[in-house]
Amino acid sequence: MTESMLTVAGLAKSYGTVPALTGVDLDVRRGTLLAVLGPSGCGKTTLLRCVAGFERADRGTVTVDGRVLVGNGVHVPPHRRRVAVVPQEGALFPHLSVADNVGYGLDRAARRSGRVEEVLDLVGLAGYGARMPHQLSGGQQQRVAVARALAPRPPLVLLDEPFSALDAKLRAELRADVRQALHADGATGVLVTHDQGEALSMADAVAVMDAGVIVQCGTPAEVYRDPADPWVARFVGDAVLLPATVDDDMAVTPLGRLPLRGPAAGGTATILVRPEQIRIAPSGGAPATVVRQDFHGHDALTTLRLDDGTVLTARTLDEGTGLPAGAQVAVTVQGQVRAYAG
Ligand SMILES: Nc1ncnc2c1ncn2[C@@H]1O[C@H](COP(=O)(O)OP(=O)(O)OP(=O)(O)O)[C@@H](O)[C@H]1O
Repeated sequence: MTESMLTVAGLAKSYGTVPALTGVDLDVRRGTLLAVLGPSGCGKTTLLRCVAGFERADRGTVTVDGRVLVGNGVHVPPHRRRVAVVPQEGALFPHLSVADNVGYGLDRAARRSGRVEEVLDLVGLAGYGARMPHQLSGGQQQRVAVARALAPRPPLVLLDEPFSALDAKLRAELRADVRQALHADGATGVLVTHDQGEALSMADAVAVMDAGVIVQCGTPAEVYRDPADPWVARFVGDAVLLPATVDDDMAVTPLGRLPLRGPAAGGTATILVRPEQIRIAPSGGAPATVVRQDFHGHDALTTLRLDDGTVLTARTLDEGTGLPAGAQVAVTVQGQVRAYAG
């Protein structure tokens, strides 16, 4: 048994003259959830559809659980792939009960084995089997769709922006519950999303995609703390990018000399600081003026202007909130920063 459940190599797909995938490589380990994160139009859905078999790739290979599904003249049709898909919404059969929806892909023996109840329990819907889909909320319907995907124990579950139709609070709740359900069932999944929070909070690994290729793949912490380039840095979170000069293992910046994370070539560079690394104090740092403060309840974002005109944003919890525009403060940076050449 290999460690990889899904391997995608050199996958390319164009629609006429529009290249959607230009050489995608991916590896998803057994029992883990990988999020494919990218902006609208980068090719996420096309990638998912090629893995599911709804779309024919122009070249490249797709292997699931050691079985070649695409490549070398092979194109296994979708219904023979044993790859389950949880779509955005509207996936349930409206005339079937919850239990019948979940048991749809199971043979009689599996249905009798209690698997339907088991997966309903996993997604937090124990006892809902007799309900009809129209008697469920949108969030509950998506839970049923996940249960139905898990029921036949497929080698791979594909989730296509499964929470995009739900409101923010429900979405957060579902993310946590679905993540737990997949883990508890030992499932291997690929989640397609354009939502950074969703990818970072749910997945074991995040593949950041842009213009038809994977630009970085790593743990959520790696892609957030150590993004491959400034574009990834900005895409996966709020980023303060500052000009700097690299001198040994330090960056000389408008905020003073800052320790670098990892090796960097000497000379001019751009450094990445996350807003939560920036501390505001009455004195004892680079002098700055408060431009404005946006209060978000759990934290506040403070826009600051340094004396040299550089504008940056600090994320503060309690301390540092309630600062009026024009206030004179001092700014320091906590921890290491990442440098990019040029
Ligand atoms: N059936 C199609 N015919 C022609 N072009 C298409 C087709 N489907 C997708 N495309 C194009 O391929 C590229 C990738 O599209 P895709 O839907 O895979 O991106 P996406 O990352 O899933 O975007 P979104 O997040 O908006 O759904 C885009 O430029 C898109 O316009």
